[in-house]
Amino acid sequence: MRRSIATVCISGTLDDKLTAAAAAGFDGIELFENDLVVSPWSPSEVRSRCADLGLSIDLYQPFRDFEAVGPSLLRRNLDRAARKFDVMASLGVDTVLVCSSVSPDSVDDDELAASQLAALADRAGERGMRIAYEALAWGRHVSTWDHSWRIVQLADHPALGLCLDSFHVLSREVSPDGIAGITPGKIFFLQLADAPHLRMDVLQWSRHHRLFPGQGAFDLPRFVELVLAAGYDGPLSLEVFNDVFRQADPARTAVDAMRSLTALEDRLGSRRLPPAPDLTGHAFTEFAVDGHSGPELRSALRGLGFAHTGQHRTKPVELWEQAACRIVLNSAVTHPGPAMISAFAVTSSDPLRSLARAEALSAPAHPNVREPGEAELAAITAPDGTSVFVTHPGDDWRSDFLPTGGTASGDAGLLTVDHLGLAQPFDHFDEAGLFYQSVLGLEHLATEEYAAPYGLMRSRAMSNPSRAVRLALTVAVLRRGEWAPAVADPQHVAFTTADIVATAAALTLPKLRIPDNYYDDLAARFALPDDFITTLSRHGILYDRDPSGSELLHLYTPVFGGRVFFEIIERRHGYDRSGEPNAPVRMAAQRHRRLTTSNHPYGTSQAVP
Ligand SMILES: O=C(O)c1ccc(O)c(O)c1
Ligand SMILES: [Mg+2]
Repeated sequence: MRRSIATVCISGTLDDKLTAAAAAGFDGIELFENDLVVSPWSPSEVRSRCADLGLSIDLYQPFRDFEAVGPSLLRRNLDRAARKFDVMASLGVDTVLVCSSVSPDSVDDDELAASQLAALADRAGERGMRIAYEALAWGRHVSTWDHSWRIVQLADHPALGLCLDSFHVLSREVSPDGIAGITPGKIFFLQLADAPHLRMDVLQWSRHHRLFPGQGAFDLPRFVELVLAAGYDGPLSLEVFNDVFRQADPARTAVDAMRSLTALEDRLGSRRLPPAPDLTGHAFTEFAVDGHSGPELRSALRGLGFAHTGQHRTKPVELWEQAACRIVLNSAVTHPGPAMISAFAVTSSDPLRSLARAEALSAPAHPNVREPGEAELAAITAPDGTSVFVTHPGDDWRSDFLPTGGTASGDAGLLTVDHLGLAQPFDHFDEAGLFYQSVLGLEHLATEEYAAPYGLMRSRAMSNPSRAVRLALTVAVLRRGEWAPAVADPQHVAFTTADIVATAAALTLPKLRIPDNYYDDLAARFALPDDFITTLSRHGILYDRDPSGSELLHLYTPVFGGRVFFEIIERRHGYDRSGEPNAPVRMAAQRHRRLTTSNHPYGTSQAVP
């Protein structure tokens, strides 16, 4: 199907927007009137610029507050429309979006609305143009798709059809099912936007919180299927009003937008991507370290029962292992600073197919920095710059490391990597969610918010179907204020254990002090026996239970190297969440420890918490 994007989705001047849309591979645009009004280009210049870029102008929009008015206002509105038809003729666009009136001058009279829209369609039809009528969710008298369809049927004019916008349809309680029964040919245009479920004024929700398909909570594949069932064969066009995208790099937003449509079409089966292969686990997680953070992380890993088992043949890179948990410390960093997760590797049943899928979703390939004789690892670059390697379980990437002969001093019982906690830059959180889910074939498990000591946090948990690869993306819901500690939120690796109490007893690490108040509250909330609470408290273990009775026992380490920490997890009876209720306790405890521990190489202001 053809793919279009409304200019309102992207930041910048009209030139920036068109250039970005074309570079990302869109076939066409919806031209937002404001973008034309503020542009120094005449309509015919816009037309030729679009033609040069290979973009069609599929829709001119919006034309507001037209229908169901008194005779003199109707005359005025028809004059206004005639001027716009002139502009459209110069632009070479034949369809205009007329959104349902929000004006107090309009009356609640479907017959009147229909006859006036028919009069408008007459004038449009004479010029070879069409009217696509869209019910705004906050329209004064017409605010649902079925109401707009009744009016279009009443008008019964060949130059009048519907514009369906997934936001306006799915934000309202009216079922979309009947869309499949709309007369073929009467849906003139389809606009797509996703959004999180929010209980708020629908206009504010629409103007600030729309997202690209796959980033929010709407069932867009089903919605598009209904529209296609009604015979729609026009473009899939994105119309996303979003405060962050309005400020972001246009080229980048356009790629994100294109990825969302490609992934949607993949779900619909109208565009075949290489299917995401099964993922079988985490192969390794790499931290970039410098002269300060390296020693801290080494001692933390020793305290967790890891052993330094391998030394890279050519680079200052160390492999640390315990059972199937593998951490790589990379000292070849170009920018000294706090430690960070610079790369991670997952195992795939078909790494080349994973890579082909990533490429089809415009995921940038990682530059190959392989030395002669080194194992080849396929990699892509995530939105925040993290390298994501995809390897075959049998791949011998370990042969790049010469054995050190090192063995762990004590076994803490860590088994596998449960998940990675990847703090995201504010501007790229939604982009990253879609990236990881579509590229790696992960499903969205839950998005939760919690109040942390330095602000509200949002966390998005995702996993492959077998739960072998889990990621949790986190972000502060607002950009950080000046008072909150600067720099980024910490990232973490969570390891599984079959017996967290035994693991906790075996650790030789500084512990986080979890307040007694937490355990008092826990006992009250879950009616837990005293001796169990005492055991948890002795080891600083946190607890959660879901409504089905599944339990999570987990503990956190302090922050090491300025920005990273570890978590140890025991999931009981299939607990499938991430223990978000305990995140604020963890953050406060880590902050407390940082403030009360002197001689920290990065000082107290470097990282949250
Ligand atoms: O928010 C608006 O006014 C507006 C305008 C045009 C649209 O297509 C739309 O969905 C919303
Ligand atoms: Mg719309």
